[in-house]
Order: sequence, then C-alpha cells, then structure tokens
Amino acid sequence: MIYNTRFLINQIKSKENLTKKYLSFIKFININPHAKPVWLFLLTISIFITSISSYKLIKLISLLKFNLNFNNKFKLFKSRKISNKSTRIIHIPYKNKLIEIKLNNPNNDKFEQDKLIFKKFMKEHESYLKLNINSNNIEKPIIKFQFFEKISIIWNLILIPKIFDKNSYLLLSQITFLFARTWLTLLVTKLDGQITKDLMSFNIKYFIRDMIYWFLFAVPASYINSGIKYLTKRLSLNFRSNLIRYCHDLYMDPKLVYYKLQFNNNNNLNDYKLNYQTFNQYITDDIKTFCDSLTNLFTNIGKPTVDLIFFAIYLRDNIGNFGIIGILLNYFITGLILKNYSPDFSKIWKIKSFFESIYYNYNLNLINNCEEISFYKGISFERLKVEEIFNKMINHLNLEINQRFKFQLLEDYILKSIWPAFGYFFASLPILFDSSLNSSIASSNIKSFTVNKRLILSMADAGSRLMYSIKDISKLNGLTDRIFTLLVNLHQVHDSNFMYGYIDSNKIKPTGGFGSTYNISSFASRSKIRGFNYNINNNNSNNSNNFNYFENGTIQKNFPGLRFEHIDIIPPSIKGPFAKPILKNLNFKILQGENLIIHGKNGCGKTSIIRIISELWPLFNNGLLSKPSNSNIFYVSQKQYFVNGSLRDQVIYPLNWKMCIEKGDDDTKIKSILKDVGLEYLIERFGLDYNPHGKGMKIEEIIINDKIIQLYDSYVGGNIDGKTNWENLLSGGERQKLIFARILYHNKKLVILDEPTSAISYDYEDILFDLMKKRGFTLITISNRESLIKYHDYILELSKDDDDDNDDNDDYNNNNKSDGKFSKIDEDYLKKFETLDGEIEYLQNEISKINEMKKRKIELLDLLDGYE
Ligand SMILES: Nc1ncnc2c1ncn2[C@@H]1O[C@H](COP(=O)(O)OP(=O)(O)OP(=O)(O)O)[C@@H](O)[C@H]1O
Repeated sequence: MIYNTRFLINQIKSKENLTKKYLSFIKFININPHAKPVWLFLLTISIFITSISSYKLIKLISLLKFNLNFNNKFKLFKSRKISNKSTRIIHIPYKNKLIEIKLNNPNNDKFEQDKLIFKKFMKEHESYLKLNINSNNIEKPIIKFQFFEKISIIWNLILIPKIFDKNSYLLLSQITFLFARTWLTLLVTKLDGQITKDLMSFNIKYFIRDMIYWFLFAVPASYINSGIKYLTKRLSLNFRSNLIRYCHDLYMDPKLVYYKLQFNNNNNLNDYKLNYQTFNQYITDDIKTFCDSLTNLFTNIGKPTVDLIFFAIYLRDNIGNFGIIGILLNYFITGLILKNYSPDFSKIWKIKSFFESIYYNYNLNLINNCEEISFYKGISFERLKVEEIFNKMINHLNLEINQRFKFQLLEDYILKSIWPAFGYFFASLPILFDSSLNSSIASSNIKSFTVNKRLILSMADAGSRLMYSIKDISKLNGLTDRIFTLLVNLHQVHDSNFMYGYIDSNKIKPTGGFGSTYNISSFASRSKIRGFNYNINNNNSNNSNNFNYFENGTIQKNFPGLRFEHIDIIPPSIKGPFAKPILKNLNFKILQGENLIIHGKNGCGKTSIIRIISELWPLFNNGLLSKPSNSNIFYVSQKQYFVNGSLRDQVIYPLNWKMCIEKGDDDTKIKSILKDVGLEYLIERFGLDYNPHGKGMKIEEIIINDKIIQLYDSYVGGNIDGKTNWENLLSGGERQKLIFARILYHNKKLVILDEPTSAISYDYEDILFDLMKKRGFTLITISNRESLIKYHDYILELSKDDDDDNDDNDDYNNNNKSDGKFSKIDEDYLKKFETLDGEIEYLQNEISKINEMKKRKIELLDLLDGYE
C-alpha cells in the first residue's frame, strides 16, 4: 500500500517536472500562446473535431430514422405519396442499404416562367444577328458578350435558384476558404521572411520558435486547401444534379419531348441548333464538364483575384505606389498581348466535343448491331467508316495541339520569365534606392526583400493563373453554348405551341417554339374557325399572312373504341400542315370489343396511323380522332423493346417492380402469363448459367400484407429475377411472344399491334389470338397476314394511287376520296379466304400423294434391280 502511494507520488512528481521543463522550454524560445499560428492551429483542430462529430451524429440520426421507417416502410411510402404531392421519393441502394432520396416533382409553372426568359434571349440574339449581318460586323471577341448573360440565366434558374439554397452556403464557404487561404499565404510569407532574418542574425532561439510556428501553420493551411478542393467538388456535383434533374423534368415528360426533339428545325438560328444524333453527349458528358469547369473556374479566378488584391495592397506599403503600378501595368500589357494571340479555344472545344460524340455513337451502334453486321460481313465497311470519323477527330486534335503549342510558347515565356523578372526588379527597388542602407540593418532589409520577393512571385503566380484561366473561360464559353443550346431546344419542344419545326416559307420563321413570328396553334385556338377548306390555291394563297387555311384537328378522349373522321396522315416537317400527306381522308369507327385489322403495302403508312393515335405526330388538319384515354391504350411497336433487367421487368414494363407489388401482383401471376404465351421455359433456361454471380446482393425488402418480400440484384435459382441481355438472347418469335405476355399483364382496353406475329409460327399465332379474344381486348392489328383476318371484325385496306406520289399540285378540293377502304369482315368476306385455304390444303395433299407415289416407284425399281 505504502509502496503504491509512493509510486503514485513519484509519478505525479515526474509528470510535474516534465510539464515544468516544457513550460520553461516554451518560455525560453518565447512562444506566445496568443500568436496567430497557435490559435489558428487550435481553431482548426476544434473545427475538424466538431465537423467530424456532427457528421457522425447526422449519420446516426438518419440510420435511426431509416430503421424506424423500415418497419412501417410500405405504409409510410403510401401515406407520404398522398400527403406530399410536390415531392417524390426514390430508393437507392447504398453500402448494402437502401437510402431514401426526396426529389421535387416537376414544377410546370416554373418551366413556363423560365421558357419566357429563354424566349426573350433568343429574340434578342436574333435581332443582334440581324444587326451584325446588316453592318457586316464580323468581329469575334474571345468572350462573346452573350456568355455572361447565358451563364447568369443558367445560374439563376437552375444552379442556384434561390438565395437561401444549399449551393449558396457551399459557395459562401468556398469564398470564405479562399480569403482564408490568401490571408494564410500572407502570414506564411511574413514568417518566411522572419525565418530568413533569424538565420541571418544567428538567432537560434527565435529560429526554433519560428520553425514551430511554421509547422503549426501547416495544419490550417492543409485543412483550408483540402477544404477548397472538397467544396469545389461538392458544388460541381450539386450543380450537375440540378442541371440533370432540370433536363430530365423537361425531356422525360408526358409531352414526349425526347421524341419530338428530332423535329425541332429552328435553322434560322444555327448557333442554337441541337444535333439530335448526339443528344446523349449533351446530357452525359457536356453537363458534367460544364459543372466541373464552372466550379474550377471559380477557384481558378477567385483565388488569384483575391491574391492579387491582397498582395497588391500589402506590397504598396513595402515597395510604394510606383512599384505596384509598374507591376500591374506589366500584367495588363502582357495580358493584352496574350489575349491577342490566343486561339479561339471555345470553338476548338466545341468541334472536339462534336467529333468525340460522333465517334462514341458510332462505336455504340457497332456494339448494338453486332449480330446484323456479322451476318452481312460488314465489318470492313464499318471499320472504314469508324476510321474516317476517328481520323477527322485526330486531325482536329492535332490542329488543336499545334495551336496550343504556339500559344503555350508565348504564354510560358511571358508568365514564367518576364513576370518574375519584373517582380525581382520591383522588389529590389527599395533596397537599391535606399541611401540609409548599412550593414547593421542588412538582416532587416533581407527580411523585407524576402517578403517582397515572395509576395511579388505569388502575385506573378496569381496573375499567370488568371491568364491561364483565359483558356478555361474559353472552354467554359463553348460548354455554356452547348448547355444553353440544350436548354433552349428542350424549352422550345416543351412549349405547348410547339409545331414540329414548321417553317413558314414566306416568312422563314419557325412557328411554335421561340423566335416565331406567327404561332399557328395559338392562332387556331384563338380564331376558333373550323371547316376551312384545305385548298391553298382556292383560298387567298397570295396572302401569306393569312393562316386560316387550316387548324389543328380535334382529339376526343374517353371514347369507347376508336374513330377516325377525315384524318390526313401528314409527317412532321418544315412544311408543317402543307406537307404532302402519306394517307388522305381516313374514316372508320370501331366500338369497344370490336377488332380491326389494317392491310396495306409496305411504306403506305400503316405505322404512321399509330403515330397519329399515340400523338407522336400532330393532327394538322381539321379531322376528328376519338379514342380511349391514353392510360387505357397499349401500343406494341414493330420493333420489340426490352429493358435492362430481369424477365419480370420485361413482362411488367413500363411498370417497375414496386408499382407491380403495390398493385398486388406477385410472381405467380407473371409466371402464369409466361406459361400462357409458351415461354415458361425461359425462367429456368436463363438461370444460373447466364448469371455467373449466382445469388446476388439483396437490394431491398418490402413489407406487403405483413409478408416480407425480398428482391435481389441478380438471379436467384429458378425465379424470374434472372437478368440477362434479352435483346440478344431471345429468338425473333420469343421476343414477339414476350411482348404478348406484356399485353396480357397490362390488360388495357385498346391494344394496338404492329406486325405482332411476323416471326411467330401459325399454330402459336392462333393460340395467342384466341387468348386475346377470350380476354376481350379491343384489337387494332397492323398486319398483312391473311391468317389473322378471322380474328377481326373490320378491315381497313390502305391503297394509294401511285399517281398521287408524282402529283405535286395536289388539289384537295377535287380529291376528296379516301386512301382507306373500311369494310366489315362478314362470312362472305371470310369465305374468300376459306376457299383459298381449302384449295391450298387440297393442293398440298395432292403434292404429298405424288411424293409418296414417287417414293414407292423408287422402292419398286430397286426391288426389280435386285431380281435382275
Ligand atoms: N418522320 C417522317 N417524315 C417523313 N416521312 C416519314 C417519316 N416517318 C416515316 N415516313 C414515311 O412514311 C411512310 C409510311 O411509313 P410507315 O412506317 O407508316 O409505313 P408502313 O406502312 O408501316 O410500312 P411497313 O409495312 O413496311 O412497316 C414511309 O414512306 C416512310 O418513309
């Protein structure tokens, strides 16, 4: 016990001695606890600890919330959906867990307001172009005047839409960090001078102290540097999310912007023409690069600007007004020289991006159509084509490298040699012209020279970084152009008055969208004139301002069946309603439960009828289309489409599994449908062999009717979660059967099928159509297969006079005849085919009899040969 107490006392004493030693050392080297390096060090440590612990706390709270939600997940999901319509929730797998992400629903009012801003810009741009063309002004400044306007529009509408936005806080923190870094650089520079002075005056005590200060400074400096990088990346990511979500809301909406974008021909504003073929490049690559460039530019310009101002103010006290004016004048003049010799980086970047997107798309096309290309042995052709594109890209890149090299030469010479030389000169001015200079104050002078030199070099560095950022601004200019083009086009097509790129040849102005002189549909809706004749020749055709020749057709929804009245099928084009119709004056009506088959030659316009029904193409003339509501129609296109996902996903598309579960549909239903269409073997066939990963990671559990349903990201032996490339693995017939499974699953009132059984054998075609009839669907089938006629009640036979195609002066008034013959399929009609079928059967029997006899004859001859 005594031993222990002694031991403890000794311990405390030795610790006290150690603390005393430390304190006396600190006193000896004169460390001031209130000195900036000390409190900055302590502040950084405390900020670091606080931020880490608050981050952990937030994570813990969200984990608790997640666990709480999980137990009531399904109920919460439903109640939230009802209570808050302005947001939607998506679940994302993250670190073996599911996290909830709340997304704002598209705000159409905001889009309408934004549209006006883009419209105004385009109008101004148009008049600016006119002005320049009239005055033959061909000057091309490096940073076009519209650049700032475009950036500010994108910034205010999308990147930081309100003052108290989380991005504003990030930006504010970034600005604070930038100022802090400059201030720290100033402090470190002073300390650098002090250390030099300590060395020159052989003051070891102060030297050790200043070295300790140096190490203390290193902690906040590293924190601030990594903080700036972190904030830049976060800001870029947030900007990207905002832009992407904005674009998604615009083009992935029920207005079918993603489809109609291809018709936007605003070619009187070529600067903002979107290349539909490379649309994915805009969305994927350009937005990302734009956000990175913008946030990096902010650091690249913000930091050197703050440095320049701070250092210039500080240096003015040291080297006087003359010195500082000299330095700034040098920067300005050399900057002007550089600007003059700078190539148009914005244009270079735009062309490079264009070639890269074409090259990327061509390779994608090669992969998507690999089988077809292999069958045609078309690889040499493809290679030639892809190499041609690649060479064009390489030529452009070479040109870019050459231009960059010349500019870099001049840039490096000026920024890395001339500027520091000027810096040395101006830093030494106070020493060179100081008459009071003597050896006793040499060390003090050396300190101030070191500080000035370092500051001037830092200023040169800041200035050169500003100069280098001219290139970044140019690149950002090119990127801003592309992003702005994307947004302008999306808004133009999203506009309810979008007229599929129609250009009035008299005015050469697009109508609908922006920059339009006349807006056809709004005119039509305002004028409310119906029944005008379609004949342009007969109705004031000389009066180009008169738009009374046409108006939009009428679409009536919730009709129990399908009705076409005087409908012309006109493809969207720059001629708008005045383009030559593919089919004229279609008239028919079927009611619910009645089926219609459409016959016609290839290319006569069968599929185009579906495009009109589904509102992909406009109804230009004054016809009437009556149909059920869009949610009650199911379209099946000629080309089957499969999604990336499991067999279940193919059947339930366009629903996702969650909606499917909400509907109360379990796998038993999907399996029975697959059995109905004769595809149940796919469940087993594309099982483990096609999923080498075997049982996948569990991605979600959902509670429904007190039952936990688990879903995996890949195949789990024998069920329909098997994921594979359905597009490539299924045969033509299997693909069409799988689409029938989709029809059966969705069970819509009206089903429109385009060549649904072209690859299916006749026996299965019967099974499938019998099933469809039994289910009571109203069918519109486009097919020339006569075997399908018996399943339908009406037939629409499309025929177009060949003369029509050659007739350029169509006179609609004198040509009121219809291109479609609509008739009932009665017994008389069917007999025609029955007789034909009977004859074929008889002939086939006769042929097989002849073949049988031939075989018998050969056998007898062989037998005779044997006897001989
Ligand atoms: N966007 C478009 N602009 C102009 N013409 C088009 C457009 N899309 C299709 N066409 C033309 O319209 C005509 C009818 O095309 P559609 O696809 O409707 O034919 P189809 O009768 O279904 O042919 P098939 O029996 O071969 O499938 C074709 O000549 C086609 O080239």
